[in-house]
Amino acid sequence: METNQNNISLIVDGVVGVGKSTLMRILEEKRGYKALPEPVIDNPLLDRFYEDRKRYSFPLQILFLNRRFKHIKEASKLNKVVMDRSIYTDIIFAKQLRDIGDMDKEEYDIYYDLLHNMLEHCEPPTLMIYLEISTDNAISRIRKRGRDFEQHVERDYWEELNKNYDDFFESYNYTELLKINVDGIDFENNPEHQKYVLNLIDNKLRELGKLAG
Ligand SMILES: Nc1ncnc2c1ncn2[C@@H]1O[C@H](COP(=O)(O)OP(=O)(O)O)[C@@H](O)[C@H]1O
Ligand SMILES: Nc1ncnc2c1ncn2[C@H]1C[C@H](O)[C@@H](COP(=O)(O)O)O1
Repeated sequence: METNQNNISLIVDGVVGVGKSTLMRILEEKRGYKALPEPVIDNPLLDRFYEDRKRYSFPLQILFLNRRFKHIKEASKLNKVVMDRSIYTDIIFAKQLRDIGDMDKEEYDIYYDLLHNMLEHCEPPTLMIYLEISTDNAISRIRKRGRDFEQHVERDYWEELNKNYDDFFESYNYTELLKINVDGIDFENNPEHQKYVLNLIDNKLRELGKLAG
């Protein structure tokens, strides 16, 4: 695979509603990163998945996996890039869907093998930024954003997803990791809060020798 040794590639990750897309746009505007957004609007299965998780869990994982693989390949060729989620964390969803019985064990095993086969061909990004949040705050941001298909999802699903995200990042080691708790941090509207988050990211990149000064 063609790679670029001098690039900075960031992933912003975290539970649904935490503010990934918002932070990605801020990094694009304030720091000049090229944004690779998560495909939600043009996703032909997402609303059907929320209507019937048993039927659509497996095809949705395959669809996301394929798109994330494309993104990570594209990112490895760019100089300054930020991704909204990535190939590394879809497994949190897949495992949860298997555990609650929405995906068969056999389907999960196929997904798992395919994912690990693909991961062997991925250039690990510079830094994973994990945004942590309480489930209550995530749910209120999901409501505020107002995507129809997310409004009727049971609270337990978000609660479990948030817990599974936290557990996953306890032992995450694919790339360098920066955790930022964003409860009460309004980096969207409050300039001081925005500065605080951008400083944390800049400082981590300095520590990794990716930024001067
Ligand atoms: N730090 C923040 N504080 C308060 N609201 C926020 C913050 N970041 C994002 N939001 C709002 O929360 C909602 C979800 O944000 P979004 O960036 O779409 O989340 P994600 O991409 O993680 O699902 C949006 O309505 C957005 O305007
Ligand atoms: N791998 C996934 N499995 C199920 N659902 C997923 C997966 N990746 C994203 N999603 C859903 C969750 C949200 O409804 C949208 C977009 O996520 P967001 O955190 O708002 O960017 O897709």
